[in-house]
Amino acid sequence: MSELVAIHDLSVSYGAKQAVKPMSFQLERGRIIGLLGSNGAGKTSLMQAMMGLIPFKGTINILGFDPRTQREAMLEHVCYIPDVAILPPWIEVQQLLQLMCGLHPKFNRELALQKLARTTIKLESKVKQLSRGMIVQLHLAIISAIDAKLMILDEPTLGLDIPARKAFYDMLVSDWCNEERTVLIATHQIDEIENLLSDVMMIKDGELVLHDQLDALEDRYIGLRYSSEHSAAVAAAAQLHCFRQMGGECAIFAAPFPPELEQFGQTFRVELADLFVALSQGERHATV
Ligand SMILES: Nc1ncnc2c1ncn2[C@@H]1O[C@H](COP(=O)(O)OP(=O)(O)OP(=O)(O)O)[C@@H](O)[C@H]1O
Repeated sequence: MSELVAIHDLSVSYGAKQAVKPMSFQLERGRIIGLLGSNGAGKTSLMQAMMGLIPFKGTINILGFDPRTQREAMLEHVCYIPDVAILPPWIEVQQLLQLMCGLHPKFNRELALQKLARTTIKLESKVKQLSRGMIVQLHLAIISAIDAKLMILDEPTLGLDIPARKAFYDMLVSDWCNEERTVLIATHQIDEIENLLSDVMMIKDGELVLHDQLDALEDRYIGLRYSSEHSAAVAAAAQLHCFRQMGGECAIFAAPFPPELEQFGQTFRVELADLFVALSQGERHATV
């Protein structure tokens, strides 16, 4: 089996609310996947189901393990971090390392110590005595010392400032990711992670509306920048989304691009953030 994760007909409900609607997908090894979706779209529910933390329907197979019945064995290869920006403020760094030894069977304390030795963090310091940047370094030292095959991060940089967020992702890619390991990151900060991602998944109201390699999006979606006198002609075509930008009005189309519209403006490569707005607002939802 080349894929790391195989999900078939997965759904999650809380009473009458179906938070994850039936979806099937696979994740390959060596990928960095962004999981995008508006508030309440179902990202956390999907991740928690994958970790076997909440009841679900359908099947989930992670490295050959079923999270419902083989959770403990699965967790030797999988690491789930709901919010790395929150560590108990009272805990000392050395106590945290000790705690990690008990929490994750593949945590390598020596490796974490080596990573920490490259920073100014002292083992006897409490988390509350560290700056935000240092806390990020501590997180990364811990994460990179976990020899897992799949890392699931839910809003990992919430509460961090921009340089700390950038440092987190730079270190994640250089210290942890390799061609055997896959990381799934749920975030709202699309612009900041777009350049790291190999794949993107988007969830809207519990539905998987997009799952593709980032490179493939360029061929699948096309933007058109046009002047307002052509608004009616563009609106009549089946665009996903219209918006205003400096220099004119824009529309996003799913390929193939209607050739008759080429005369009205200039086509452009669609940014992930614009595509996110287009897909999360629904088909042909004009905002101009
Ligand atoms: N324990 C729960 N009980 C009832 N409903 C829940 C529960 N957890 C989540 N939900 C509902 O399920 C839906 C999906 O929530 P979920 O937390 O998975 O979304 P999310 O995409 O992670 O959102 P956010 O980006 O705001 O964290 C929401 O409508 C939410 O209100």
